[in-house]
Amino acid sequence: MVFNWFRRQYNESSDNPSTEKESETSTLKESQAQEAQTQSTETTIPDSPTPDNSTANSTPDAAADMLAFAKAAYQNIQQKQQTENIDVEQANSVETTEIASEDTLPVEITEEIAALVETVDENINENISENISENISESVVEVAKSSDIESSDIESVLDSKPASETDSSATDRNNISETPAPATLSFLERAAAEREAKQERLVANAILPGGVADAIAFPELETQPGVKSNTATENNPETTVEVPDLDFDDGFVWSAEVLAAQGRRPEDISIEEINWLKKLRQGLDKTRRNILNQLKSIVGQGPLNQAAVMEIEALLLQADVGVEATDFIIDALQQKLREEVLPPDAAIAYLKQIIRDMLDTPIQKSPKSAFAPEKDTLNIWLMTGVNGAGKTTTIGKLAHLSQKSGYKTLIGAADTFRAAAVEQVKVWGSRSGVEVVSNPGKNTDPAAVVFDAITAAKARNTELLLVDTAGRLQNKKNLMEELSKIRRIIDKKAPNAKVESLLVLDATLGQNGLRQAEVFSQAAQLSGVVLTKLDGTAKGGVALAVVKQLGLPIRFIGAGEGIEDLRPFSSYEFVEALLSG
Ligand SMILES: Nc1nc2c(ncn2[C@@H]2O[C@H](COP(=O)(O)OP(=O)(O)OP(=O)(O)O)[C@@H](O)[C@H]2O)c(=O)[nH]1
Repeated sequence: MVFNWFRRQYNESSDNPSTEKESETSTLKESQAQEAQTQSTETTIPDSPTPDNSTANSTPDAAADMLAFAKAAYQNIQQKQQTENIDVEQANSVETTEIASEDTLPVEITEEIAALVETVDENINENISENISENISESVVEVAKSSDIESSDIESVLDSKPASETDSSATDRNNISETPAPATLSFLERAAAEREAKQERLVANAILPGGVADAIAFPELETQPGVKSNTATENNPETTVEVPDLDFDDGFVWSAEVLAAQGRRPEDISIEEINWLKKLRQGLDKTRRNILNQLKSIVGQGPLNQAAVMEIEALLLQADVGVEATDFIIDALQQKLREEVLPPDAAIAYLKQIIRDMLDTPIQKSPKSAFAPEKDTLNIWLMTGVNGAGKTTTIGKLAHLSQKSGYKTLIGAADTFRAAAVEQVKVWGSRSGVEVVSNPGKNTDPAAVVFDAITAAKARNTELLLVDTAGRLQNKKNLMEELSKIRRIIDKKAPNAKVESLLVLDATLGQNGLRQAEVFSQAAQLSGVVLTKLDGTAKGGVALAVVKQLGLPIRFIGAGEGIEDLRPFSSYEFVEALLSG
């Protein structure tokens, strides 16, 4: 079963959006119910010890339960890691056994094949025609068949033959020196050594001009050499996610609690999710401290007076929340505090609820709540934004998530403006084994690359095509027109595709970033926002400004430059990271 990192659940029965929306809603309801329960507990036990943790478990029992949950999750992760290590060890030992089995070939057969292989070598040395060596190969196969030898064993022997034969011209051309296998080795060892040498030469040829990869390039397009479409991520050594130290610390417990509150079981929790939440919380650390400490001293004393309102207003504006969202939050909080007296923690819990609702409003209005590609359909995600917002990096991270979640993925490198952009996106593609469609020419029309990428995507039954575009300032009219043209090409060339247009926004720009969005929205028919760089100096409040001022849902958030540092946006997790002490 594959974990779908977009839906954040295992790919089971449903890729059906309606079922998905239902299950999401119920998860949301669960968490809201839990929050409500927490609030009422807090309200009814005013003297209980102040919880210093996110989900506000105010009773010692609840805190103990949470700790037990976190411990169980921790142990499960450890166990999974141990099992994975054992699997790797077993796989290695199976390989060794397979190699050893070559030695178990009957002696007379071994000798017969050895004689034939020697004949091949001699014939090659004398440069005799290819036909003859083919005849000899056939003889080897005949011997094999009559002796019940595994064809793979025979192939490995035969593969040693053309190593010196077929590659000699390529070797000359590319000036790669050959090291012959030592004569003292047995023929099987020699075959293996020669095979390895051959592989090395093939790899070298593939990356040299005029090498193998050039010869088999996609007719109109330049594709990533050596990268196969949809190669299983785990087969690509570059994507091997390093297992970081697994500390059972405050961050772990907090992350486990946040996942538990969303209905997750300890056995479902993965180290990637824990690490992500820790990172998000760390990114918002400074803002959280600033807001929380002051908020706690302001709220909790009945209705807000004018001074308190001004203090909260200043706090929110400093956190980049923006005027509109700030006014909305204060009005909603004030209304509640007029109705009932809440202690500080309950008031903050209510504030969290207001913010979560605000963040979820555009998501609930949009046709799909979980922003996941639809299976067995072409989904096209167009990434737009100003220079340096993080589009290419986001594409790389999304390609990784998509590949891990089992979607057939392709990248279209339509940032033809910045010289290094195509290379940059290719590096990201190779990290997750996702093929990149690009045009090697200079100053090529990005719309033409998009056209080619859609053609390639259709030919390969791609499920998610990620399109990188050049960064552009919203006030450059011609560039914005170019973006409209790209969008028109997509709509025309792939009328049945599920098209999403995402604006990548650098969260560290705060309110400045928002001004870009309106123009982009018109040019590319935006359907959502990716907020990047939340690990930096970003204050986080900009997320609220985005939804309130632009009415656009936030779909993903990035908190780091690594391949794992992007996740679908969850209002619950974001608000906990922003406002949990
Ligand atoms: N700290 C941090 N850095 C990020 C994040 N996302 C992207 N970056 C960095 O931001 C810089 C710009 O990212 P790119 O992906 O090249 O941005 P772009 O929008 O494609 O840039 P242009 O092609 O010039 O428009 C790079 O140094 C990235 O590593 C993030 O979430 N956190």
